[in-house]
Amino acid sequence: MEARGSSESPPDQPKRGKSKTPRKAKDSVLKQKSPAEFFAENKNIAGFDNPGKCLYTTVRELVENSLDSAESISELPAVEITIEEIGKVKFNSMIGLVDRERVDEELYDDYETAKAREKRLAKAARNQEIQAKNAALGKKVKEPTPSKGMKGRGGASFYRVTCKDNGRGMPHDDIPNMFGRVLSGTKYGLRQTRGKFGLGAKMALIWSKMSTGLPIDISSSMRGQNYVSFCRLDIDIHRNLPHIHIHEKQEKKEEWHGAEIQVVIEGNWTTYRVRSYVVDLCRCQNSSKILHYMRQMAVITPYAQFVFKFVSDTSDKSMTIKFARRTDVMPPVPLETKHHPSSVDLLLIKRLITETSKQNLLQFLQHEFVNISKAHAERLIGEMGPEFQPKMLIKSLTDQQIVRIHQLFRQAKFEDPVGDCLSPAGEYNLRLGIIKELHPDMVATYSGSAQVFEGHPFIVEAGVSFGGKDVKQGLNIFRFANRIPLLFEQGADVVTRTALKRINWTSYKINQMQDKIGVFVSIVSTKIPFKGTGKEYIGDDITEIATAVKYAIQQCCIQLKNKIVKKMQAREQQERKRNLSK
Ligand SMILES: Nc1ncnc2c1ncn2[C@@H]1O[C@H](COP(=O)(O)OP(=O)(O)OP(=O)(O)O)[C@@H](O)[C@H]1O
Repeated sequence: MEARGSSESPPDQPKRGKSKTPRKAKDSVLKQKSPAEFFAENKNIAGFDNPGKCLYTTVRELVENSLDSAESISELPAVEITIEEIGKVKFNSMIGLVDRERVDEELYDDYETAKAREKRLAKAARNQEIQAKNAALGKKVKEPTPSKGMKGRGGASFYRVTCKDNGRGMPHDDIPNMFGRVLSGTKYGLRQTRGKFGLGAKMALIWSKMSTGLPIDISSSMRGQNYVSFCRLDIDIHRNLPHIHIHEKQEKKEEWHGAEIQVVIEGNWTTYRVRSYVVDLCRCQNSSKILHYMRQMAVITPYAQFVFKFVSDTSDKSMTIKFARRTDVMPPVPLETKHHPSSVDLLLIKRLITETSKQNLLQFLQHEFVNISKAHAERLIGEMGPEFQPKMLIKSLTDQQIVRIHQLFRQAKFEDPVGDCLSPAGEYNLRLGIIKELHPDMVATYSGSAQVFEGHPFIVEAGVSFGGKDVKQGLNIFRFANRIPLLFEQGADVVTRTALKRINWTSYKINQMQDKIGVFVSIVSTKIPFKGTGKEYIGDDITEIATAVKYAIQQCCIQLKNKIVKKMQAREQQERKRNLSK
């Protein structure tokens, strides 16, 4: 039998005469990558997809860190965000690069021939004429989209993003690792925080390194410190280590605690622009994603004050928007909780054994997990088998014995964790937000009790509104997770899918297509099951969460239905009276 594909007769041997030396596959070489390198190469998975999104995600990460920080010390947050546009000439002078005039125009991406330019200008003139006619007739005027010739490649530019807060600040010695080492942070425990991965601020730095080569500046002061820590650093991508330029204690000139972070990145404000910066923000559908985010953040965080500044290269486009604090009542600080036995895996049990300060098995079970009392722990040890004793040293457990504990944890019944470690937005805040955002005719809110998925407690709160002057017809969905507004990947999110597919709106006298419906859903948990590190949406695959979202929306709909029916009855009665009096 012919040995097909053997070394003597390779199936795809090059044809004679075409190439004398057959291509040889290179031997694969084993390489390692640092986490910083990995995220630099795959920055899209952390929400840094393109310059516009990079600017948005940078602002988002810095704002969320500021809020986490202020809330952790029960301080009413006051956050100042400034985005300063830096033109190419200014940027070049900042880095000491002499600006050079173009010589060979044809080399450039935005080069257009005289004919193409003529055609573009003629088209623009035609459009302008149509717009003017439409405006005169009172019709909607569409904003012209800049053509390639006008804006060049994607309209990207440079921006200095500064975020200043009144939070906890950071210990002087920890700052380099907090900002210069990917996957390092203080929010890894089981606590409801906006941050989780120890990645966001470092991604902003990696992007600044990739796009401008400039370092990040961090100023910080903690309560009781009589100095300001200043650190300028970038990141050694290959070693995932901070590369410190300056790290010093400076004189504290004013009473302040908090942090101020400044980073210069490439971005794109124009694709994320406001239609007009004087428009009423509540009505602006086309507003910049960043402003949209800020507005929704103000909705879900009414106890915070935000000042947002955009400083344009051309001063006429500059703006300052203040999102004033609307209440002084802050939700309680979320508490750190212990692991639920049904949520731990083998690796985690081993880590807990290594880290525990407890001596024996009984103490370990009782103190390292929620919902295991002393009596319960004794019963569990009895169930593990004869070689397990309450007093046996925890560090002496063999690998097999740890597997036995894990198996029992997965099979045994445990009470659900309670939600007292969580800090939901609260029905009051949701209602406040809906009224501010949509000015509806009717609104109903609902706050569910704590539930559990994979051993993690979560709470779903919802608000559904009906009507409103400037609300578009159909479903207007607003999603929040651990009090972060979610603006991207709407279609795949559990809230959108539930509202679109699992709610029978007509049974609540609501017309899903024609009525103006606002749906607000806020989910808080010690672990939000985000899809991806960009924290952009919650998948639809966790039954417990999908069911709770559906139930919360339904509860609002039941309340609304009563109001709608009453309103309809009142209208019918009025009509009858009017007919009788005719
Ligand atoms: N404004 C700030 N005030 C105080 N500490 C901060 C501030 N910004 C960052 N930090 C500290 O730096 C750490 C790292 O921040 P980073 O944004 O990289 O990750 P994270 O917020 O922990 O998680 P995530 O990647 O999910 O956002 C934080 O855990 C926090 O301890």
